[in-house]
Amino acid sequence: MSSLTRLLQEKRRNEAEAYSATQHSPVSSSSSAPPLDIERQGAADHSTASITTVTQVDSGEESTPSSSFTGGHFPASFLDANSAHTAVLNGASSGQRIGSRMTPHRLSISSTGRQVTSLSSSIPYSVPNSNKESAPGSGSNSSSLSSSWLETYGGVLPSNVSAIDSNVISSPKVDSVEPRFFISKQKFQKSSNDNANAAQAGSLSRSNSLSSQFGSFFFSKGSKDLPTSAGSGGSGSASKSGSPVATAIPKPSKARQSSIYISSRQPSGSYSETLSGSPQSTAHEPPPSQNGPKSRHSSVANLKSFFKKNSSTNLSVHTGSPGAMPVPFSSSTPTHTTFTAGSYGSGSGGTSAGETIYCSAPDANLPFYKRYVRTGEELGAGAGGSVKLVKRSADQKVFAVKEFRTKLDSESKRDYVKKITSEYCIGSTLRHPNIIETIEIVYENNRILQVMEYCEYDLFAIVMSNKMSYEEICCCFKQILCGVQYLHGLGLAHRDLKLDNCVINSKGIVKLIDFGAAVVFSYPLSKTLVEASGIVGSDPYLAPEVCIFSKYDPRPVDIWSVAIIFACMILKKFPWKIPKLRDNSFKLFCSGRDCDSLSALVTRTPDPPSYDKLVGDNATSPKKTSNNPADPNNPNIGPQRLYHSLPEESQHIVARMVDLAPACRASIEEIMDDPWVKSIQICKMVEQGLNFKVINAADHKHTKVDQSEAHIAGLERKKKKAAK
Ligand SMILES: Nc1ncnc2c1ncn2[C@@H]1O[C@H](COP(=O)(O)OP(=O)(O)OP(=O)(O)O)[C@@H](O)[C@H]1O
Repeated sequence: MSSLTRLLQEKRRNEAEAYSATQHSPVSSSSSAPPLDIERQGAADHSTASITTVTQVDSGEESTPSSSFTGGHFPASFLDANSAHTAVLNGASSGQRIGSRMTPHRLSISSTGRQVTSLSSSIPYSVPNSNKESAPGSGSNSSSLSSSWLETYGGVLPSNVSAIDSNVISSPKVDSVEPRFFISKQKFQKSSNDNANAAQAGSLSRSNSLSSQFGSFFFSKGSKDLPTSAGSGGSGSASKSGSPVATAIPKPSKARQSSIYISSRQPSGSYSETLSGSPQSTAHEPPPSQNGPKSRHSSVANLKSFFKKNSSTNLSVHTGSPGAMPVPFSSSTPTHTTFTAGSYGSGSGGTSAGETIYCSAPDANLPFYKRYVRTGEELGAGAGGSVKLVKRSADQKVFAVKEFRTKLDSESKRDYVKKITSEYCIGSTLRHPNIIETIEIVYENNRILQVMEYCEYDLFAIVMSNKMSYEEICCCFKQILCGVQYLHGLGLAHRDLKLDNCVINSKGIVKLIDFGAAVVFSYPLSKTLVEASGIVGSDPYLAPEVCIFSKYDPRPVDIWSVAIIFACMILKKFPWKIPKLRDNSFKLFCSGRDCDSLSALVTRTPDPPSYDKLVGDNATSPKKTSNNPADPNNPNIGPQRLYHSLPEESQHIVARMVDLAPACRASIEEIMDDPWVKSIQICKMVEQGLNFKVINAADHKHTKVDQSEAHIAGLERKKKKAAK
């Protein structure tokens, strides 16, 4: 670690002490704030007192109207502002009411084309150890990972990043958006692609992953028939190496070289994945001898071991090789390919032929359309594809089938395949009642289809029915937490948790869906945190650090999103549109904390143990660990702006879940240990022999809505009809 980093840490320690000292002295919001660039808000609807608020100067946009937390009323025209899957760029935000499906982001490159700093590198003890790696595929340069941002930038911050201790906050502007998952972002790719092509050689150096195997599988054989939106999109259209999706795709033990990537590979021994023009691209590149083994470990061996670990408990049976990774064989050009996973009693034993990877369905060698019949209308469509209802001919069982959208012209094959394999590998590997089960994945007639268990309702639709009881909300909240606990326990983070990505079956079991943005943050036998990168997720559910730092621990990001989901279920509103200071609601939430810099709030580290704590004095105020507001009685300013509108028993833990500082945010284990969370009765699936049985909680029943409005697509259809 360089002396500069040590200095920085020392400085932070001093700041922590100073901060701690201020907590013990009477707080005057006006005196605590530096005189310059501090906006005093005395608006009638905010506060009667003069409160220090955090300011932002980056945006010329108007502040969004403050959202009300008092009403909690159900908006009549909840889909009015619906802008589902519309790209939101340069910080423009979408609607604020829950009815407005919020915009997911996938981007990681700053306007200058430089990677901004890693959050964890700014926080000395937020990660398991100092050995931080960028998630494979994130495209970041490992040389930058263990250095602080000041170190990285030699004291000169990029224009879109504010200094940690600045009085004036400038949220990062991100002009260059990678449109991997968003059809509507296509237009933004054109210019960035040109730059990306130059960096492609570096960006594709980790092609020895399962995604490349699938890439080869999907593309190298029937490459004339690539499922592209406009035909082409050859290997030359690789995305930037700063690819935001850092999903670790499992690496088969006998990896076959992917022909489409071979030409792009770096010379052996080089593991750099740098973005052309990035500050790390050359200057900080350690010689291969230094970082090679580490990178190799992260990109290949760890991927292998990650899924190996899980295979013992989770992987379903590979044909002839229990627990082995599914390896796509590619002896001939397939027109029909099936990857089939076992299921909670949904599949039965059998063998497969041709390109089947592993199989539990007896008729998997038949074409998809002979085995399944489409029934009903579309369940939903998103950035990743459209989801339809099908019936399995063999037993009339209903499933949801996601047909992945075609590859965008502007999108690299690598990124496209990564998205699909990510969903497939995760979906087919994980086994938990609160995670959607993938039954099989089929490649047929240039379509990629993922067959999943079907859940009758979207949680979004149930929430919008406004019929949920408090106990029911708590049950859903805890079930989501159980799913997250399982994921985090495995070293995976979802990164796009939102109401839309939770479905619920008729028995009241909530399932997480859409693993297209998931990442591995920890590999078996390694204590190293693999940071995630990129602004990935949906605006109102995004944790603030995601918008500030290019690299971050993805676990607290999930925690933040679950807290927002809980708030949405209770309030029927989003607390804010986007966690940026130009959003007035978010700004008020950040305000009144004796600190005028969002960066400083986000990079705060846990307070050192105080004497009071050591002697077990419970009189120590919980304020110190939860972004203490200057005036805790003012419900409009500070963190209580959010949690005062929530049930009292939930306030403590929700406040910890929306701690602006990820290093201080409650972990999933801490949340599960919270007395209130522990006391929540949930509906659960328990194993009974080979099957699962649902045991419903006694204190509530789950809301059911008409199937015509049980899914987002149905709600949208209804809205359209009403508008006619
Ligand atoms: N297993 C399922 N059972 C029932 N409905 C489902 C299922 N999977 C998906 N859906 C419906 O389809 C919608 C879209 O699914 P999904 O989120 O996987 O697609 P996506 O294209 O990746 O969306 P996004 O834009 O959020 O990334 C969901 O919001 C839900 O309404």
